[in-house]
Amino acid sequence: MTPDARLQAVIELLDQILAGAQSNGAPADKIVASYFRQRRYAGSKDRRAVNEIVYKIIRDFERHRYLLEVNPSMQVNVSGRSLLLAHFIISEASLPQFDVGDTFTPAPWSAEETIWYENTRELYADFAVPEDIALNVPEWAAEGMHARFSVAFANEASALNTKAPLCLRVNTLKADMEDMLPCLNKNEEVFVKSNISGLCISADTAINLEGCKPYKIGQIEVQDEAAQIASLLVYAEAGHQIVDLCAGAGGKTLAVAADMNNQGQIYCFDTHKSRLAGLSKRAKRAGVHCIQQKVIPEDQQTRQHMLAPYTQKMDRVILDVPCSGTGTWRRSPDLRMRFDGKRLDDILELQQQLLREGAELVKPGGRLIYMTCSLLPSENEKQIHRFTEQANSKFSLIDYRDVWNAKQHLKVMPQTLSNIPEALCLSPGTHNTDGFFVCILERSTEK
Ligand SMILES: C[S@@+](CC[C@H](N)C(=O)[O-])C[C@H]1O[C@@H](n2cnc3c(N)ncnc32)[C@H](O)[C@@H]1O
Repeated sequence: MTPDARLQAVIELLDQILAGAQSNGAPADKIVASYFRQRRYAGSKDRRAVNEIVYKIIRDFERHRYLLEVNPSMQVNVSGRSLLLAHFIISEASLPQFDVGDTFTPAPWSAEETIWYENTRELYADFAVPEDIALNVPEWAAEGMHARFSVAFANEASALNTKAPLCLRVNTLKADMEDMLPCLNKNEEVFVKSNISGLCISADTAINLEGCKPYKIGQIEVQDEAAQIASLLVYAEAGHQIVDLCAGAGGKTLAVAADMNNQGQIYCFDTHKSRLAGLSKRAKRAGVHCIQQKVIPEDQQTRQHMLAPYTQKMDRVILDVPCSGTGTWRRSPDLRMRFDGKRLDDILELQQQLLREGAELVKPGGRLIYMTCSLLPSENEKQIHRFTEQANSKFSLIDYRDVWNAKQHLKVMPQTLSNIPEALCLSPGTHNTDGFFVCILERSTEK
């Protein structure tokens, strides 16, 4: 690809990613993969060069968008071309002139675009970008992020703008850490053991997992370390009866199934059939055969009917609820563009509904494990306070530190960032995991 053709690819990809974000369509990584699958002529250097600019812009989207709005006399719409213009200003690059003779070249910059670039570049040189925007924290998340991190806000927000490591979980149904590490490091010392979860192996660079034998035969799973820790904190035991009410493609289910050595039963529910289909495929590869799955609709009456057989019978209920995903911005930087802050209120209501629903299924002495990959107090601590107030002391908090000390595979204990000392809150800046919140609630044995 010529340099101009690469820039045309950047423009097209940004337009597709913006459209995907607005229509709740495919996420950025899927769009990029599909784009290059259809353009086999693009070599690995081309892909790398294009991706570098695309992800630079997405990871710094708030600043780019701000720039497009900051010039009051010349506001421009957010598009692939306008974002690229903003990128040239931010990176202090001059405006490239395209070779008009080439089919894959972007259309020449219009007079308006050129004037906007010149004018805004001068303006940009003289002003300070507000901190939240410079750190790429969207307006809807800013208050919650400041509340979470206080004086550490800038450090933590910066950490959310970095690239996450590749994290693998050793599937104890098929392998153990001692064999797996040398096997993965056969050709090169790429992987290291974590000192938090004893099942986590990580690498700073991505590898092609489709060509990796331990992955193909289910000895390892891709899973962030925070999610691995949350699964271990479920404290599942062989023989347990468990409901995973928002099982999705089964990240937690598979980890918990391995922890209970395939003995017992996990009943997996989700509103999305396609996500549960992903779980079936993964369970087969991982050698997990203690699960049953059912699509559950959103309407209350059908839900009540479907969940009735489990009422107060479950040893554990896992609530990995839908959330804003603010803790996963390292892995999915486009989530900031995709999540519309206006949805937050609906999500908060849904989380509370799932808490009430899940609680009904827990047997006396059993546990409800509430978790999110969000860092916002409104989705975490506030939900727990609201739930426990309504639960009339039927549920009490179990300290994650007590579970940690009793649990095999959990090593150096992390300090929580939560102001509920019994709940665990992890972040990329402090723990180098995804941002994650886990709270364990136990049903009283008294009637
Ligand atoms: C955070 S994801 C779960 C991830 C999954 N547990 C894992 O570890 O891979 C939340 C899931 O909740 C599902 N969901 C949304 N609303 C739901 C509802 N009312 N009942 C059950 N599942 C729901 C979504 O489809 C999504 O798969």
